Amino acid sequence: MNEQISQSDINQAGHLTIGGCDAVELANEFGTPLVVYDVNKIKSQIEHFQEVFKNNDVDYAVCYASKAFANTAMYQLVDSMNCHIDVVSAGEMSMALHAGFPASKMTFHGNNKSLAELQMAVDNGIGVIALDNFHEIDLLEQVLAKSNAEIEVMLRITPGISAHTHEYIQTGQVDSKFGFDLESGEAERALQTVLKHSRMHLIGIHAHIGSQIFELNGFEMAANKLVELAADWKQRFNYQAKVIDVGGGFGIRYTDEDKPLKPEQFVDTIIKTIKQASQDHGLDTPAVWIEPGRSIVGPAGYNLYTIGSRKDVEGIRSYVSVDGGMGDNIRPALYDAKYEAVVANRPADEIVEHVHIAGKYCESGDILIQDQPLPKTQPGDVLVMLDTGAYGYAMASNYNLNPKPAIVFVDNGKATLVTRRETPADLERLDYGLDGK
Ligand SMILES: Cc1ncc(COP(=O)(O)O)c(C=O)c1O
Ligand SMILES: N[C@@H](CCCC[NH3+])C(=O)O
Repeated sequence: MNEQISQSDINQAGHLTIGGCDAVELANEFGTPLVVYDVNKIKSQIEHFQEVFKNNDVDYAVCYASKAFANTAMYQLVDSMNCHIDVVSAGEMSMALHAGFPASKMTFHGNNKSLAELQMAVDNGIGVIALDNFHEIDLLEQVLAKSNAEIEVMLRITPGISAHTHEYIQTGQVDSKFGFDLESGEAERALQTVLKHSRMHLIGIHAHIGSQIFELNGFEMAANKLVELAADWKQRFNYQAKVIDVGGGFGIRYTDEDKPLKPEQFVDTIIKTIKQASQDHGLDTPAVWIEPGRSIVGPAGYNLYTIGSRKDVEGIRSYVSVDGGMGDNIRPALYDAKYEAVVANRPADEIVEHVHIAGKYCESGDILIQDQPLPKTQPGDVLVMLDTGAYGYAMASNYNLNPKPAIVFVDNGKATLVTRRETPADLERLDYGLDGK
């Protein structure tokens, strides 16, 4: 049996349960492909982060990076847990506002925020803008002057740390599209520029070194660099950073090859590093902000599919196809990301073969899992892919005009449809046809 599943996850019918709900019944009731989140797992990870801050007696904010997974229910859930959020587009800002999430607890990120997005942020009283480049500082100044408004900002620094992760998800190294470079003096120029703008109130410094990181030392280096920078800026410019934001990036287990620390262990080390370094430099300990995305929603998410056709390529391999694929989870095709799966209606059956789990999209590269150990399966079985909660639905597309799946939140045996399945009519709603409007 898959090591992520225990006997207590299997009910009397012999089916896998998710958050106390029978996975086969979820598939029958809501259809497949289906995205399921276990609400308790989301809540408990947030609580673990919050506890570690309280134990270290430091001011803090847990800002959920909503790019990892956003819908109205998720924004409401993280609001009920007293989180802040990180938003990166007008779309995320708008949905969060629509969900009733307080604007004051949003941080707006991005390397190319538009004038319209900045105007929207100012009009809605977004809490903090994470400034990324000089062009954006100019745009924001225009917006603030026109609206006669003021806003809190942070400076996003590129600390020159190359974290061990997939090249596409590294962000803190010098050669990155994000943030003000530290070594070249760009960050210092940004500080001087922002300090001259009386409508911008600089609350602190931010760095995000990448995603799906397993080693502590990258975070320690980043935390130390940010405090050193704060101390330097205090001494030379009499600027006191109130917040140090170390971003997110805490790695999670997808397969048994991954052996991450608990996400809160990363945070414990970060806090202790910041406290110690602040003391060493004679600074007051700043508030510590984190922006976890993957570690909050990844392990809480499950993609459910129905098994359909099978192709046996004699002497080479077998392909077992499911009714979703790269449209609802692009990560295997994009990053060569690895996942594990179990068959919901026979989770404890003996493993008899290793097969490729193929999606239904018109691409040879649409393989969700390579060499997945499986029991004997048949069409109609329900396959559950584990740990799909981060950057799965969030990166979904309508390739091949396949509608996006429905999303269900399960909570102690209760299943709630929180996002309905797209329909072909949804896909046609933007089109005017050849005659135009
Ligand atoms: C600025 C920023 N904060 C937070 C995150 C969330 O990262 P993760 O989902 O790895 O925790 C990202 C994405 O990598 C990011 O770019
Ligand atoms: N989308 C990526 C991570 C990028 C994180 C956002 N900056 C993933 O699936 O792993």
